[in-house]
Amino acid sequence: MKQMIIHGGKPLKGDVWIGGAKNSTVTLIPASILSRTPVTLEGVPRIADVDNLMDLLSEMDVECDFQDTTLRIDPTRIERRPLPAGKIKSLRASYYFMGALLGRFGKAVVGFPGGDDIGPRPIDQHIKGFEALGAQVDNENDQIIITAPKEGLHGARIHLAMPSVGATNNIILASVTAKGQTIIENAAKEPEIIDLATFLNNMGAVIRGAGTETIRIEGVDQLRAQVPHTIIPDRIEAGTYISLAACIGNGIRIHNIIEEHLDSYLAKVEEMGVVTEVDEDSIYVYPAGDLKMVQVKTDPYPGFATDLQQPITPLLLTAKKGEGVIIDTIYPKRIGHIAQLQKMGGAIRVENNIILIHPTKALHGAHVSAGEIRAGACLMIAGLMADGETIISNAGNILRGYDRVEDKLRQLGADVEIRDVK
Ligand SMILES: CC(=O)N[C@H]1[C@@H](OP(=O)(O)OP(=O)(O)OC[C@H]2O[C@@H](n3ccc(=O)[nH]c3=O)[C@H](O)[C@@H]2O)O[C@H](CO)[C@@H](O)[C@@H]1O
Ligand SMILES: C=C(OP(=O)(O)O)C(=O)O
Repeated sequence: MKQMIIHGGKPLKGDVWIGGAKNSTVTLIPASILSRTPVTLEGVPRIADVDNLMDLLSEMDVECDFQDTTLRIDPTRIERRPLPAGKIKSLRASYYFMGALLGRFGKAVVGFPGGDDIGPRPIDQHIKGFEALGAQVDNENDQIIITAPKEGLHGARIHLAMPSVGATNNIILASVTAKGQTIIENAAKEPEIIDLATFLNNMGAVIRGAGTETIRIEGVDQLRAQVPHTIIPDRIEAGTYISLAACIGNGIRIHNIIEEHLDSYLAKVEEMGVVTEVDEDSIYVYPAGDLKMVQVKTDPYPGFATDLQQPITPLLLTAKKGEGVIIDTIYPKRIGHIAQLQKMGGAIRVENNIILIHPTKALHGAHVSAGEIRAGACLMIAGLMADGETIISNAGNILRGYDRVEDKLRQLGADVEIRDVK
């Protein structure tokens, strides 16, 4: 198990560079097996999810070479093998092997995915999509077995019950090589979906409308990667550092951002009174003055991201008066961090899945646990603000999605260390 040890209360200052988006990367790696030629991904973050996906690829004889931030994936000698358990359980995005294997081989045998403990995460819309394309989906011994008909998958019109990121991407992966046209209605509009479409279109796919609620895919015979693909910056990592900078920063510039991807987040941070200055691809966060409480409601993109509700929570604790409210409409049970913040002296509680926040003069160090990635990010910021020592157990959850986090925090002046413990 990993622990993050923080000696807090030190003002942080300087520059930080955001890595490639976790939620793009974890889609693009499984998507790479659709290519008949080697794939090059650039701007790949150093995160545990990438290591686990590379292990899954190696189980299918797909070679990977990861140097600096460039990941080369050679799927030319791929063998279709079942992916029943093990690493599949270590991350959510392993479900993208369902769509990618189905698209490449017409058959996928994949264990139920793991991922964060943030309440129920059904995959009924993914399965509905595969079935609409003509596949048979069976569920045996905690595995999903998806089989295309003999004549291959066919295009279909699929209306999603909710704009699911995973279902939208999985249907794209399965349908790019299906016969005919697929239309996804009520599709998710996240920037990471546009990134997947760009990646696949550059390999010869025909996908239009990514980033809107209707995506049209014309099936093609084969995909062949020709050019390297640079992954978009991680808007959730950026939002986390913006919150950290406003909580405890003495002037921090955050590089490699796309401002438009942060619109609803920046609007909320600015509503609180945080002063920022945005350049072409960076944002400077001034030391914060007196901040106002706000209400936050998470929504699908372009709304306020559920993955940023925990990272913004410590900032609300710094407001001088009033009551802050956070409602997570995507994952109402994403509240595991509250009890941990209470241990650190946070004036925060939950009533009927609504998070209520009151001004907190000071946090103090404590032994807390990161139940999931963004809870970990929230506790990391709280630990940097707190007086004394904070020990965050299960810090491996932070490393799932925060690129070289120990180095980045140290470069800003933080006293932080990640240790392996028994
Ligand atoms: C790897 C990745 O990209 N993960 C992101 C992705 O997760 P993920 O793709 O799993 O999330 P979805 O967009 O699918 O989920 C959105 C909502 O739809 C529900 N739902 C989803 C699918 C389905 O078949 N049935 C169903 O009921 C979910 O329970 C949830 O309430 O989007 C989430 C919501 O922005 C983010 O928190 C995750 O960081
Ligand atoms: C919930 C998240 O990730 P995943 O879907 O990979 O579990 C997240 O990144 O906040």
